[in-house]
Amino acid sequence: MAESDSFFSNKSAKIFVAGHRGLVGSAIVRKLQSLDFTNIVVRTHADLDLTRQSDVESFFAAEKPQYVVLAAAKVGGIHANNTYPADFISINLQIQTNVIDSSYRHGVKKILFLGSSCIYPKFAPQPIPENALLSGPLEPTNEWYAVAKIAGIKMCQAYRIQHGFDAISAMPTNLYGPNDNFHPENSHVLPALMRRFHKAKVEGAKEVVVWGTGSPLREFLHVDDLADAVVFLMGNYSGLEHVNVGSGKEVSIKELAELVKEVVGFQGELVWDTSKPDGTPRKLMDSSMLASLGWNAKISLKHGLVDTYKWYLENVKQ
Ligand SMILES: NC(=O)C1=CN([C@@H]2O[C@H](COP(=O)(O)OP(=O)(O)OC[C@H]3O[C@@H](n4cnc5c(N)ncnc54)[C@H](OP(=O)(O)O)[C@@H]3O)[C@@H](O)[C@H]2O)C=CC1
Ligand SMILES: C[C@H]1O[C@H](OP(=O)(O)OP(=O)(O)OC[C@H]2O[C@@H](n3cnc4c(=O)[nH]c(N)nc43)[C@H](O)[C@@H]2O)[C@@H](O)[C@@H](O)C1=O
Repeated sequence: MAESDSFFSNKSAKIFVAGHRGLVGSAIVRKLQSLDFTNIVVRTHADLDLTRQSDVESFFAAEKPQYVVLAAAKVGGIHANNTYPADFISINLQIQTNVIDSSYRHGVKKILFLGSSCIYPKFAPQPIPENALLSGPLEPTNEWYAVAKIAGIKMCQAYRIQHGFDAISAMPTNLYGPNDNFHPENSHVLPALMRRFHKAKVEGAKEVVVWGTGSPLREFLHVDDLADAVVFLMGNYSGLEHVNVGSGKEVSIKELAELVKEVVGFQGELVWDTSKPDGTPRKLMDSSMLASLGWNAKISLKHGLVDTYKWYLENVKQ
């Protein structure tokens, strides 16, 4: 635990947050800044393409970060995952292989790799414990992304076993919050519905189309809670096992749609497009391992939705 303790004790340690303009990376930077960390290193995608192995090597050789949080990835909702399988498997394998390997080679003290709850089998036991990994077939709409993320977990474990490298993995449930991707097709359900309900309200539309049957169950976590958990793990966990990060609360997509509708203030009807895939029927994580370490989520879905809609109105071009 001594090395982990030093994460919080040295606020001038150099920390590379990869993917700092995304939903997760931006929240992690905000969290680190709020804790007075002063030496956060970032690069935009345009400045450093993490799929380019020699560029990543040169960056680590020049910057020599002491800690790395890997929040850069090819990310998207059910439609994007299903439509661009080659991108989701190849870009993610490249980014994580380059960053994890360069971190080890250039003396990084600790790295945290971010996976996702989609690593688990489609019909995993609920709530899903960490040891459900590789116990059954994956959900077909996101198996390419899941295989890349599983390889990331295994790479962290392999480097810890062979080299004693302090590489840990966190598996968040479905996230939302400021700096989310609000693309109409490629985003996740929550930002997609927020945008669609808002547009319908502004245009006075009578109906909003929602994908699938509405019956799938999902667990949502505000990204500020996730960032808090990531920083907590950097300071308090150095184990082989990946760690689930969830809120412990699940809602059906129908309940979520009703809640987003209420927060946005749309008055019309919901229409279900059942030609669109439902994906995994249920995906509730068992986050008791993280709870036993001393961390729990704090932000309720209702509060988080109100906060995110406020951010959307102030920051996203309507
Ligand atoms: N969003 C969610 O619901 C969940 C996310 N996660 C995990 O959290 C992590 C972050 O996701 P999230 O913040 O949502 O994703 P975002 O798409 O919001 O952010 C990803 C970031 O990675 C950057 N990036 C992508 N490709 C490259 C590249 N080749 N080189 C350099 N930078 C690159 C992007 O930059 P640019 O936009 O310029 O390409 C962007 O800043 C991922 O590992 C994801 O699997 C896990 C569970 C749920
Ligand atoms: C985080 C996680 O995210 C993805 O998995 P997912 O949980 O299925 O995520 P999703 O947010 O896209 O959908 C959730 C549910 O919602 C329904 N749904 C309704 N209406 C819209 C809609 O308008 N857009 C979207 N995207 N979904 C909609 C949709 O049909 C589905 O039933 C994976 O990429 C996976 O790789 C991953 O890690």
